[in-house]
Amino acid sequence: MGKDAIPKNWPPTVPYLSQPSFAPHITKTQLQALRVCSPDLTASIPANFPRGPCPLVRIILIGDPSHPARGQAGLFAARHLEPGTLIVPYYGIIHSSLPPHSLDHEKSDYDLWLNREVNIAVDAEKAGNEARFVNDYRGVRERPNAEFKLCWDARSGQQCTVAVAVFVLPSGKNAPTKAGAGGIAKGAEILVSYGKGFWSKRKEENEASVER
Ligand SMILES: C[S@@+](CC[C@H](N)C(=O)[O-])C[C@H]1O[C@@H](n2cnc3c(N)ncnc32)[C@H](O)[C@@H]1O
Repeated sequence: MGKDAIPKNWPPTVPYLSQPSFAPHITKTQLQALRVCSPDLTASIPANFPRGPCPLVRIILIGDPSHPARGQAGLFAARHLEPGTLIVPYYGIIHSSLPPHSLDHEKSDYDLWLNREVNIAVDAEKAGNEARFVNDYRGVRERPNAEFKLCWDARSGQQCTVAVAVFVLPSGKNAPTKAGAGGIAKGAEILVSYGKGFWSKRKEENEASVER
């Protein structure tokens, strides 16, 4: 698929990105910080990794009544994904996450930290790619089967965030069937942990809206 193609089930109102986009307020210092390949980046996107729709995943609308995100979409494996597979980079708008810009930017559900030292996050709410559809594992399966990792993107020479398949222990219907099998089975939903902080903040917001 060419880099201008759009994945199936992509929402028509959200621009699809095949690389990160930068908010105009990003400073030179922040851009320079992103161009440092620091030793704590434990994954990397190789120079030949294709841009555009990712053949490893499918965006699927969730109809299962027992799924806590029913009626929304999720990201599913289009083929078996071995543990350690770099699944899909997380693209969105790279922005300053703390003051002075936080005044005009509410942190959204699609916001991931990119570099805490210089307060940069990537937000896929208004524009992004398939990775914005990764749901949290809570209420779906026992544990996550993927994680977001900071990485080095050799194509652009800057830091990026990627979804990576993690080793999955046997559990439920996605249990590996063969010795040595693991990763994410074809057709299974790709699920990460958003962290307890995400859900406690969500609970507080819900309680506040009930009190109003
Ligand atoms: C980054 S989006 C994930 C994609 C989202 N399902 C969609 O269709 O746009 C995060 C939102 O997905 C929903 N979500 C993700 N994981 C969930 C879970 N385990 N239980 C309930 N809702 C979930 C919540 O509404 C959350 O605010």
